[in-house]
Amino acid sequence: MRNASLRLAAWQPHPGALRAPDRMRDWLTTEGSLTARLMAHSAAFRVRRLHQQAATCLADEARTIGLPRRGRVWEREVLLECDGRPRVFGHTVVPMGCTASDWPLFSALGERSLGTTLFYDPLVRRGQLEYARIRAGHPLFRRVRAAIGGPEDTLYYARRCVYRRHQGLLLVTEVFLPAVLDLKRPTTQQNTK
Ligand SMILES: C=C(O[C@@H]1C=C(C(=O)O)C=C[C@H]1O)C(=O)O
Repeated sequence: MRNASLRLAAWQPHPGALRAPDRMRDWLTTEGSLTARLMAHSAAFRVRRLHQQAATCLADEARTIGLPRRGRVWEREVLLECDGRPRVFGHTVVPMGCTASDWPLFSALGERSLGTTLFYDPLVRRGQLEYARIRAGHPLFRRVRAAIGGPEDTLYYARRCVYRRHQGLLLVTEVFLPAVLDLKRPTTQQNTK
């Protein structure tokens, strides 16, 4: 392989390390539920589930979720769409050792947003956000392109976060698509995030 390191993103604890344009940084640093913010920016919000299935975790997420390289996970991938256009690609993994009682609603989510269960469940603890640029060569880059097309010579800004509940954990990665920058601020919150 020409450059195996491209398969690994350099996850950073601070968004400034990405040197993202200001408006993208504003999205990357969204506090609370991203679903709630996207809903506030659109007349019609939809979670389009691409798949939810058994899979192998990505090389740069194994350690973060306490699995060996090529550990087995349940994987869910979605597009978060506002007014008919995908704005965020969501990739979530749950180690296979986690039980249904750790994440009772996960397997039955369908096209409901994971955010609606994570942010309203008092037992869920949220970890530190990490940020990275996702470039060609990274598996998520290929999956985004398979889902929405887009040029090969681009990069995406992403963030990820571990959520814990009982003994279980899940890792949510959100890849922000350029179309997120086309969203208009909600009229009721002109001067807020
Ligand atoms: C974590 C959240 O949930 C969103 C919902 C997702 C899903 O349903 O799979 C994936 C990524 C998230 O952006 C959120 O709203 O903040």
